[in-house]
Amino acid sequence: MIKVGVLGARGRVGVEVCKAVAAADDLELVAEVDKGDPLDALTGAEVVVDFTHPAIVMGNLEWCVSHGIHTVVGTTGFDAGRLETVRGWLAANPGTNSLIAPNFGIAAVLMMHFAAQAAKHFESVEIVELHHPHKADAPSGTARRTAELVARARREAGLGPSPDATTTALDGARGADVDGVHVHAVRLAGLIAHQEVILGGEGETLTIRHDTMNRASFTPGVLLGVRRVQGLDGLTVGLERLLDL
Ligand SMILES: NC(=O)C1=CN([C@@H]2O[C@H](COP(=O)(O)OP(=O)(O)OC[C@H]3O[C@@H](n4cnc5c(N)ncnc54)[C@H](OP(=O)(O)O)[C@@H]3O)[C@@H](O)[C@H]2O)C=CC1
Ligand SMILES: O=C(O)C1=N[C@H](C(=O)O)C[C@H](O)C1
Repeated sequence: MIKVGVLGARGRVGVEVCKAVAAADDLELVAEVDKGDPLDALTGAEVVVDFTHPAIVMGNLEWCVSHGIHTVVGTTGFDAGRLETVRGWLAANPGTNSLIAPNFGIAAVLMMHFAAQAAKHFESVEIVELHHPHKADAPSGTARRTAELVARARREAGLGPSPDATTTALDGARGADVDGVHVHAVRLAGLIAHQEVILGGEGETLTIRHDTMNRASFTPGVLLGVRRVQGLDGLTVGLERLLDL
């Protein structure tokens, strides 16, 4: 049995993670921690899952790593600087590992993978992500990661920037520039989490779309991470490393 603690346990995703952990025969839910609860409640956990908020996840991670607890992190807001900081904490606590993934949905991971594969074949690419209006960060962690993977694939293929003759625009009209890829963020009641990667070339376009229908969809990926994190080495970014992609 792996002893699992959940941070953000009363949140939209945390509730689903708690249910999935409690239902798994090989996992034991030993702590459900949310805002206002002491982190000490996590002391008995071997693995902690974090779905909280970009503003507080770093403090949670530092506490877990310094207590030798492996972490599976879905909370977004990680840039290169934050990842480097986490690497430093893990290096100071050998044998403690962390899996940080902007999306634990298997289909979402495949969407990112297919987008990176397609990127080298098209002159143009832009990303549109669409989420519920309670989301704190824009663009989404998934969109940022997709843009980075697409940009790397384009660089490796020797492609330059996507063509764009815009010389005058309202602020934000062309979206955010992530590694040279334009990313547009929609926030709309009724949505959960969705993304389109639109690729264009001579006379044709390809749209790769992913839709999240409910938040239980994240739990198979989270449980995979919980089961595998102890066997990883330091920091792993992205669930794709566990999916043989
Ligand atoms: N990687 C992935 O697959 C996915 C990632 N996410 C990301 O996960 C994060 C959480 O998303 P979501 O569940 O929708 O958000 P919610 O706001 O529904 O849940 C976050 C929970 O964390 C609680 N919280 C706030 N501060 C603390 C604290 N200091 N200690 C413990 N708990 C705290 C919140 O309490 P309160 O509401 O009182 O502030 C809330 O209950 C976001 O960054 C989101 O982008 C979401 C879906 C999938
Ligand atoms: O906040 C959300 O809801 C989600 N956040 C993650 C992100 O920022 O990519 C994953 C998914 O899109 C849902």
